Amino acid sequence: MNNQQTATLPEVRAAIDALDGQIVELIATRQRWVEAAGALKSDTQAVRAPDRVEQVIAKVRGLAVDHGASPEVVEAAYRALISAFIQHELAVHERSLEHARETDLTIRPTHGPDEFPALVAIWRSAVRATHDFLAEDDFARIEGQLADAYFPAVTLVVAERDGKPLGFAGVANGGLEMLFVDDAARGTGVGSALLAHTIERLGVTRVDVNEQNPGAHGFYVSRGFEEVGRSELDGDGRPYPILHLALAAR
Ligand SMILES: O=C(O)C(=O)C[C@]1(C(=O)O)C=C[C@@H](O)C=C1
Repeated sequence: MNNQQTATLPEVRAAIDALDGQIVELIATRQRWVEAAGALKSDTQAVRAPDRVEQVIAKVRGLAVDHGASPEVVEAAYRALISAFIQHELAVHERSLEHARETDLTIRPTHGPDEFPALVAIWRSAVRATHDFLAEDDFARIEGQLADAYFPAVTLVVAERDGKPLGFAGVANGGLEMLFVDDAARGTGVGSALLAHTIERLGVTRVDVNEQNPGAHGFYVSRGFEEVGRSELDGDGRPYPILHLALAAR
C-alpha cells in the first residue's frame, strides 16, 4: 500500500485496523494511569475533576491542529473517552475505599464491662434505625438487660476503627446471638467483617432474626444463610416472630 489517494478499500481498512491496534494499546496504557489517579483521589468529585477535563480537551484540540487532525473530531473522541474513563475510575476508586475500610477495621474480644456503655450506645443507635416494630417498653427492657444479662452470656467481639468501637457481635454454642452496627457506620463493611469473624473464628453456623427486620434477613441470606424454621414468639415469649437461619453447606 502506498498512500491514502491510491489505496483500495481493503488496503484502507487494513491501515485503519493497524492504527486501531496501536490506539487501543495506547488506551490500555492510559487506562493504567487513570486507575492510578483514581486510587490517589479522596472523593468522587475529585475523580470527576471537571477542570482537568477542560484542560485535557484544550490540550488535545491544540495537538489536533498541530498534527492536521480535526479539533472537533478529537474533542468529541476525547469527551467520550474521558467520560468512559471517569466511570471506570469511579469503580476503581470505590473498590479502593472498600479495601481501605475493610483493612482498617480491627475485630477484638471485648474489653469487658468498662466498655459496655459504649456497646449499649451502639445497640441503641442500631435498633432505633432498624427495629421500628419494637415497642418502647420492650426496647427499654432489653436495653436494661444488655450489660447485666445478655453480654456476659456470650463470647463478645468488638469491631473498631481508629480505636472507636463501631459494632459488636455475641456468640454462644455456634449461634450468633447478637450483631449490631452503629447506624453512622452502616454500609462500611463493619457487619460483614463481624459476621465473617464469627463464622471463621467462633464457629457460627446459626442465627435468628426478627421477621420484621427484612434488612437483617437479607444481610444473612446474601452471606450464605438459609431459612430453616420460624417461631411465632421470640425467646422471651413476646409476639415478635423469629426466623431461624443456618449457614448453607459450602
Ligand atoms: O487527570 C485526572 O485526574 C484523571 O483522572 C484522568 C482523566 C482523564 O481521563 O484524562 C479522567 C478523569 C477526570 O475527569 C479527569 C481526567
